[in-house]
Amino acid sequence: MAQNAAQQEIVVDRVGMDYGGGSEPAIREISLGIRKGEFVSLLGPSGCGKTTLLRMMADLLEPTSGGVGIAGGTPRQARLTRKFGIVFQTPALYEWRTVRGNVELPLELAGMPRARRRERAEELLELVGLGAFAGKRPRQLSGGMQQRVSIARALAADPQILLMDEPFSALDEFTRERLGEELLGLWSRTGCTVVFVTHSIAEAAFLSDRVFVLSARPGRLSAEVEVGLPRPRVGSLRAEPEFHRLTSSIRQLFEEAEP
Ligand SMILES: Nc1ncnc2c1ncn2[C@@H]1O[C@H](COP(=O)(O)OP(=O)(O)OP(=O)(O)O)[C@@H](O)[C@H]1O
Repeated sequence: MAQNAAQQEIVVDRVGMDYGGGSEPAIREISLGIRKGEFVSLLGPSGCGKTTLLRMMADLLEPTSGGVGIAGGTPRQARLTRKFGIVFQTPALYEWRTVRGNVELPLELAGMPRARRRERAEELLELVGLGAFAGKRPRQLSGGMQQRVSIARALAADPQILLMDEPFSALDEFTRERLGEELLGLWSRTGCTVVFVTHSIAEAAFLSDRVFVLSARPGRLSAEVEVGLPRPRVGSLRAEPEFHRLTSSIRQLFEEAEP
């Protein structure tokens, strides 16, 4: 790999994943490195292995070949030491707990005393703009608000890495764009490394420092795009010619990668 391994927060080294059953492997020989504090997207069409790759980083799945290093250790070590938080496509909140109780849960499991975890949960809910909803039940919130709760929960243990699997794909476009902008604010305040899975070219371009473009069947890394757009990024950027140039060039990469 070109960059010094010591600067890398996440290293994916010749990773392959074969789920068996005689079909093509889901992923073949993917290698990539993600720097500390970077915001990267894994972008590709449905079925190209984005979730598979993210699950390997999160210690939810073992590659059948190659290896993944995260925060200087294995995914297992990173999980046990709470180096990363994870946000899924659907919020997966517990209905029997209040919004605050959901955010507190990982802190409770980590043994944090009640008063401190309550204070931390409220601070996080303020950070995602939901301070006034702490005592509500998840179902009393809109889909976008619920996803903000799951982001607050993922940030509860102050992870240095945030793994996000299509976190906004179930939301309407307007909410999705607004949450993207909020996420950038959170990212710049926390300084964490973000790995964001999406199949939206515009979303990947708007949010990321770098976009890893994956192609389908079997999933391979087909391109790596450095996003040079200035930060902070605000909604009006989406109307700028430079943004359109970037999304068109990413789209072209997909067309070139078509078998
Ligand atoms: N548990 C499993 N058993 C067998 N095959 C699987 C399993 N999980 C995923 N696959 C297959 O592996 C490939 C990659 O799946 P994956 O979910 O990682 O893709 P993805 O890019 O995240 O797709 P999407 O955008 O639709 O979520 C697909 O062909 C999928 O059918």
